[in-house]
Amino acid sequence: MSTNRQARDTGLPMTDCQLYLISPLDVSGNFPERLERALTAGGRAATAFQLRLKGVDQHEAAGLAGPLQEICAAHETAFIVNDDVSLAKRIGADGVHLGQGDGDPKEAREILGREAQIGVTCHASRHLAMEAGEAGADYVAFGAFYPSTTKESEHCPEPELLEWWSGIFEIPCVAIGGITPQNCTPLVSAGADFLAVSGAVWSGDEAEAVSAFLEQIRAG
Ligand SMILES: Cc1ncc(COP(=O)(O)OP(=O)(O)O)c(N)n1
Ligand SMILES: Cc1nc(C(=O)O)sc1CCOP(=O)(O)O
Ligand SMILES: [Mg+2]
Repeated sequence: MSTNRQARDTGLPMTDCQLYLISPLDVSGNFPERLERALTAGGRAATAFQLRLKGVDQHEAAGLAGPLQEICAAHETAFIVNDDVSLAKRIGADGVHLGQGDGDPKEAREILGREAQIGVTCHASRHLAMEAGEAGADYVAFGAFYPSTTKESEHCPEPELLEWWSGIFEIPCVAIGGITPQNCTPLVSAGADFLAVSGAVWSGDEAEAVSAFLEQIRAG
């Protein structure tokens, strides 16, 4: 999940914001085919995919992860596990995403190793983001920028937070929460390195949605 922060340093327009797809809670049935469609839409694969399951035991989660992990590998998409460092280790995921109550990024690093991508939820907080950076996070996630039907949030950052973060720090920032092709442009312009998206992709035709996001990102 690297970015071209270099471009920002050279003063070139920052146009390479990337898509980070967050799974729905149910990834059974035809979800693997849907993921394949999403990752092949629009001429450019999403850079990262997060398996976000809740209340599923680890054995079952590992079984559900297998085919999705293969699809991500075939499309050079990082496979990130939400919440669960031990599941990430067990299945050899590319990384883990940790919320504020999901564990210590430093411990995750010890368990998963140097190459793992470790992301941390930072809500609308500069302080949490700086803490996450000091703890070795590979990205910090701010949200929810817009009302989300996937997850309730009491935090509501403004796009300026992305501008502030990316003006000072090299660690990539992720924008999340209610993001759609119609409302993403201010986040791209503010310097989001990744748009993390769930509902806007999986609630309809995933390929059309991904293509629409990529069009907006390129235009922004
Ligand atoms: C990229 C990204 N950002 C934020 C979250 C939210 O994590 P968390 O606050 O732990 O909430 P849950 O997703 O676990 O319900 C995320 N998953 N991914
Ligand atoms: C998982 C998650 N975390 C958020 C945060 O604010 O930290 S918002 C969110 C939901 C993302 O899904 P959608 O694109 O459907 O809103
Ligand atoms: Mg969590």
